[in-house]
Amino acid sequence: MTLDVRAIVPDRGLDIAFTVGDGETVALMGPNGAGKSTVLSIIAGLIRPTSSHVHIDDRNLDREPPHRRGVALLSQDPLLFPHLSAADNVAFAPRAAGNRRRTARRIGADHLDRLGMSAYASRRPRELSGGQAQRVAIARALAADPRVVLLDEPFAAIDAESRPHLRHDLRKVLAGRTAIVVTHDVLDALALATRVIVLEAGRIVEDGPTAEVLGRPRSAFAAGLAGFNIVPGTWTGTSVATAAGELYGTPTEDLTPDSPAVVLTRPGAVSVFLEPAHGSMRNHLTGPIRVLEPLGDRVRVRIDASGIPYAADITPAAAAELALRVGAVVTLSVKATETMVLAEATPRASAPTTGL
Ligand SMILES: Nc1ncnc2c1ncn2[C@@H]1O[C@H](COP(=O)(O)OP(=O)(O)OP(=O)(O)O)[C@@H](O)[C@H]1O
Repeated sequence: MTLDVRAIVPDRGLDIAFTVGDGETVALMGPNGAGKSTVLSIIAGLIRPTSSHVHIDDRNLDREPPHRRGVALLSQDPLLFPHLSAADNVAFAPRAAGNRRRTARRIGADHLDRLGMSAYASRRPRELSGGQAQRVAIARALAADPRVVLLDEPFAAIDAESRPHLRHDLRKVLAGRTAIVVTHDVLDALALATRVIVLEAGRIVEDGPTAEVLGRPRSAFAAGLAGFNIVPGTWTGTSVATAAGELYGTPTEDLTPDSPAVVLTRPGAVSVFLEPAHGSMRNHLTGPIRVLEPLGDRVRVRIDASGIPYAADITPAAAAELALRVGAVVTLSVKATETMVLAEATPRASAPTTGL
């Protein structure tokens, strides 16, 4: 399903237009108050803007009530029915859609299973952890067989340990679905979305492939958000093959050889050397310094390593001692243990963006 959205809400300062291609997952990012939740509410039909145009394929949804839109909106609060078991919560959607009780239960059980929740089917929401309840809520949203899935910070209330696993499962169940996920987390965007739209003060300021927007941000928000070194490549089974050479790191989840992956490092973990550095269990990237910029009590050293931008944050004393200057060729080095490897949502051609 292709989702086409144009909306103007003057009292919220919102004026946007974008298209999400069939089967594409887009991450919607931006500072607090930028209008992300408002955009989801417009698509779900919870807000009627002054001027709007929400289409799924050729169907105009502007006059459709929320329950007839085929849009599932999932917020950070699972909002499960407290008196129903997990199984009944999930079976509710197919039952409401007119399926017989037995069919609805079968569809529900299948979705619970995909989210790894079969063992908890008979539990009430209060007997589930936050992460488990969110899994049930995702299963319930998908059991309605929505044409478009909207997720508003789905991991915000989930503890850090449960996140990678849930993210992994969410990527699986979103595969091939048309979806928008609002998130403040770079890892969520990289794992779930092939494309990022950045909203600032109600306007779209960036729209492009995830690794490009987060790795080479143009907007101040994306630059501040990212802060990470992000290098796209292919997981070989032991390392990631990138344009800047082979990079080693710790996979955050099971990765399939030959699948797209991204290598992430905090610039604070990266050291600068004047000579090509060697050493096992470290990643080395060599190239000319493009930018030297003060950043609080640090100096950010940005190099171009075979077309890949890479940065290190070092102390002003270290920068002075190395006599760094723009144009000088240096090697940035980081321990493999300080490097994360994440599966990347399979890149595909971005849908054309309308009305920009
Ligand atoms: N119920 C409301 N009535 C009127 N204005 C609202 C309402 N909710 C939000 N707004 C305003 O609309 C603008 C966009 O808010 P919105 O909640 O969509 O932003 P957001 O990007 O989702 O922010 P956050 O990251 O904080 O959730 C803000 O200026 C906000 O103050």
